[in-house]
Amino acid sequence: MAGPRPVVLSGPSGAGKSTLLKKLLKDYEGVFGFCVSHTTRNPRPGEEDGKGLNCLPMLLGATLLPVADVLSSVSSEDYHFVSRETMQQGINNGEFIENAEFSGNMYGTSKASVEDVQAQNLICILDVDIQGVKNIKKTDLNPIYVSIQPPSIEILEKRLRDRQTETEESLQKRLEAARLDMELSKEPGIFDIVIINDDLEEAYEKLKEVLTECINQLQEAKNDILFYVSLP
Ligand SMILES: Nc1nc2c(ncn2[C@@H]2O[C@H](COP(=O)(O)OP(=O)(O)O)[C@@H](O)[C@H]2O)c(=O)[nH]1
Ligand SMILES: Nc1ncnc2c1ncn2[C@@H]1O[C@H](COP(=O)(O)OP(=O)(O)O)[C@@H](O)[C@H]1O
Repeated sequence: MAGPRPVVLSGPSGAGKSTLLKKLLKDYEGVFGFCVSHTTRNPRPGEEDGKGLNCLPMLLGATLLPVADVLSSVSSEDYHFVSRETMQQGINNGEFIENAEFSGNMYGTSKASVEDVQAQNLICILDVDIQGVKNIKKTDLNPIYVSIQPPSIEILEKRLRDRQTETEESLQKRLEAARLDMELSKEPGIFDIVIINDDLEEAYEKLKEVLTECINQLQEAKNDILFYVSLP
């Protein structure tokens, strides 16, 4: 696929991926773009359903909102929340790069979601579980693979409980998946880098360090374009 090299963030549920990602997207607006996945799980309070840039003309037409308002409304999408039937249909139609079952729900990365980000010449960031990592390795996406890990399973459990988003059943499923994820992340060759998210600021600094080269490359490419565009 065309565009700058994507970044895959993976790691146990509750490790801090979304927290780090949101910081990165805020600090590097115009550099990174989030790939909005599909899921069959229910939205949490405050989560935004992905309207997707594919719907932009429709949104503009239907609401007659100024373009800036529409763009800001699509910038904080969490997921495309869909039914199992819709998701399965999309998978059957070959619309997904990868998909997986996690904690009783389906999740997947659509080709359109990646292309939406890449078409804006942004570095596409994907947040996927370990099955997603394995499946993406079979594609031609060629991303940088970053694993975000908690300092320990006990701390992970505390963070998940404090987040207050899970039922006891879903929490136990997440902890079970986390044990496997924590083991697999130690295997050489799966991830380019494993970051332990103990102190949030330190973890964020490490993440930025890993991504420095691709951030600089993208910014240089954008500066070149600006230079040529501004030539008389
Ligand atoms: N394979 C795959 N995993 C995904 C996708 N989107 C999210 N996930 C993973 O699904 C798991 C559960 O995500 P979520 O329900 O948002 O819970 P949270 O990670 O605890 O906030 C996490 O490990 C995510 O990385 C996707 O498109 N594909
Ligand atoms: N370094 C950290 N120290 C303490 N709490 C953290 C840290 N990183 C994240 N958290 C908190 O842990 C919880 C899980 O983080 P989150 O970003 O939702 O994880 P994930 O997206 O990997 O599921 C959130 O409530 C978040 O505020």
